[in-house]
Amino acid sequence: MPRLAYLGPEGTFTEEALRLLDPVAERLPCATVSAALAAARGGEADGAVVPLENSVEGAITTTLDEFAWGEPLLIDAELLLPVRFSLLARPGTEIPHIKRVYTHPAAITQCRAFISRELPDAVVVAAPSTAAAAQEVSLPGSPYDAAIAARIAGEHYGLVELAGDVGDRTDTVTRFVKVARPGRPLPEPTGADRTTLVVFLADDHPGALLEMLTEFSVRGVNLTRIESRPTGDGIGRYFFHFDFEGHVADARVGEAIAGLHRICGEVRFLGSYPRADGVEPRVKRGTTDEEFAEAGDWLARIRAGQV
Ligand SMILES: O=C(O)C(=O)C[C@]1(C(=O)O)C=C[C@@H](O)C=C1
Repeated sequence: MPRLAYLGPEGTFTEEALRLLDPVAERLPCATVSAALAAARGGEADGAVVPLENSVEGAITTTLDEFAWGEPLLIDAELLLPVRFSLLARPGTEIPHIKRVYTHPAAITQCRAFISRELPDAVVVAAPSTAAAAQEVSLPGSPYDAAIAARIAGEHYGLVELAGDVGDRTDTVTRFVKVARPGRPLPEPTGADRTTLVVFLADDHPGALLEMLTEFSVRGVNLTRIESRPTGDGIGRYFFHFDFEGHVADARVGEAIAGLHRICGEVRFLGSYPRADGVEPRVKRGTTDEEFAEAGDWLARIRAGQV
């Protein structure tokens, strides 16, 4: 049975994602995303489940940065989880008496309208996770009056739901990924796959980003996410995160990645894995595996003088 680290404690959205990704795994709750990834890197766990992006808030930057630095990890699965937030408090608490709210920063952003409408005078404090907030609020003598977390976290920590669906939108989705140390075979191509890369530039020059994008464009590879993140080496120094359709076993994807490897400083491959939404790529004319193979054969023939 694999042991998977995750952002805990019990009752986080990440735990829900882990249970859906691997219902039989042993679960190792960690205090932060970084700690969960360190457990996977160090061998304390066989892998980890972490949030990567949210449909309202965008990228989870801690995860992006962790994937770019330190010991490499490979994504082998992803999951899209609808996230619904509740306002939770100790029994007997009433909304007008709430002065201090505790929750994860992602939840603060996603519940902004509710907080300013219903809790205009409350101080909202950032917690390590939504479930950590619920756990803290459940303690007698807690300095917080309420938490914003998943309803299930409230049930787990004995809180009552004062308001449900307090997110600004009811269709918010967080994308989670499962990662493991490299060394195992990649997931087989399914025809509806995604690949993730981190790319560092060799040097800063006009058109550097365009050159990278061209490697994808000319091979008909459709990007699904692009993000720039600071390298930390000074203002204006960035590296790039890419998600795109297809599997590294696909000729067009392999050729695009090899092209980036030729022109960039460093390309870190973060995995090819089945897409959670099952969407298959629209393959442009001239970019199927057969067409790449046929073009390779043709080139070999002309190189052999068989014109
Ligand atoms: O705090 C949690 O419950 C988490 O699993 C973290 C997290 C996040 O980092 O985005 C996951 C989903 C929600 O978007 C809010 C918080």
